[in-house]
Amino acid sequence: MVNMKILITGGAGFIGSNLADYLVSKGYSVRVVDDLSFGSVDNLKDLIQEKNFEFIKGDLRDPEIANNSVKGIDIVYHLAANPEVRISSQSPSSLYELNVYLTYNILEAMRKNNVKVLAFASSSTVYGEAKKIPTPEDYGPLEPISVYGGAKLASEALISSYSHTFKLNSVSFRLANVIGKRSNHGVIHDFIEKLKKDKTRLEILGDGTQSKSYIHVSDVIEGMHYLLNKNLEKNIIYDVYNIGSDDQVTVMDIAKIIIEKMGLNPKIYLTGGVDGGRGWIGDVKYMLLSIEKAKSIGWRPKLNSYEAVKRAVDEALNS
Ligand SMILES: O=c1ccn([C@@H]2O[C@H](COP(=O)(O)OP(=O)(O)O[C@H]3O[C@H](CO)[C@H](O)[C@H](O)[C@H]3O)[C@@H](O)[C@H]2O)c(=O)[nH]1
Repeated sequence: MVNMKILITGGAGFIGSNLADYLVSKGYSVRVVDDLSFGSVDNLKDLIQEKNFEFIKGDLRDPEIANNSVKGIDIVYHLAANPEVRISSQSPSSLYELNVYLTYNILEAMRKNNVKVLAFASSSTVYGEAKKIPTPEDYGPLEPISVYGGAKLASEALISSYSHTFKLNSVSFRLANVIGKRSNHGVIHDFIEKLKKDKTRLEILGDGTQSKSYIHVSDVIEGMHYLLNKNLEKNIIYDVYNIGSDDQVTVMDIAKIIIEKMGLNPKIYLTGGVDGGRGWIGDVKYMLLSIEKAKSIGWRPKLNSYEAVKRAVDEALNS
């Protein structure tokens, strides 16, 4: 397996660059394609000299870039996307272009170049406000409440259909809130930046009770790699796994952890948010994924949500 050549779309981003480090350290040849709109070459600085590593700067909305990126590749990890749920009500077109159309371009390039294996970074947001908690992979009907979640679900549908039609082996990974080294967005990043600007106050969007499952990026990349390989051993055409942890933390808990680690004593302001205390339109207030399916195959996260948040806060403060 190690002589396989792997493409990571969005590989200069937060999850992608951590995955690139991991796969290169395991001896794989890795190619990254990224337009650097959300990612950064700085995230690849440990890899750029490696002979098994290659970086292409390019926008995958261009079919020619997609085509050149997949040439000679055995496995594609498709992570390139706009990661912001919160822009759903302002920029649906960006989410369509970057999170749906771009997936189509990758699938077309794979079909034309006979590339047969795809792992996709999908999201917990495909479930919308699930009535079953913890939410298993076979929960339905799927009713996303953000355009971001809708776009991820549309990509999953394209991947399933291409996999069956053109005989690919693919897996969609529905990720809980991923945090850790190199994350440049999301609640931890936002709170730390706000407190660096003004130590005396912290504004929390929403009512602070938003409760979600958080997972450290190191657990995510190990999980995706492990589960994809298990599925390949069984030649499964298309499959879906949740990747998360077994507990949840609230936004208020996260604020308290950050405040304590920064040694501050700010006044906390709750904006109240929108639509019953959400941070923004389409913010799912309560999310916990069932990870029993992945556990039954032999994967489980090393860190729970609390441990992951604490580690991610340390990493952000020391970066
Ligand atoms: O200043 C802030 C920023 C965030 N929040 C709250 O913190 C929670 C988490 O927000 P993030 O922006 O960290 O993350 P999201 O839940 O919106 O989305 C994240 O997790 C999803 C999967 O669960 C997707 O994969 C997505 O790409 C990823 O950013 C939300 O409830 C939000 O309301 C605040 O209260 N104040």
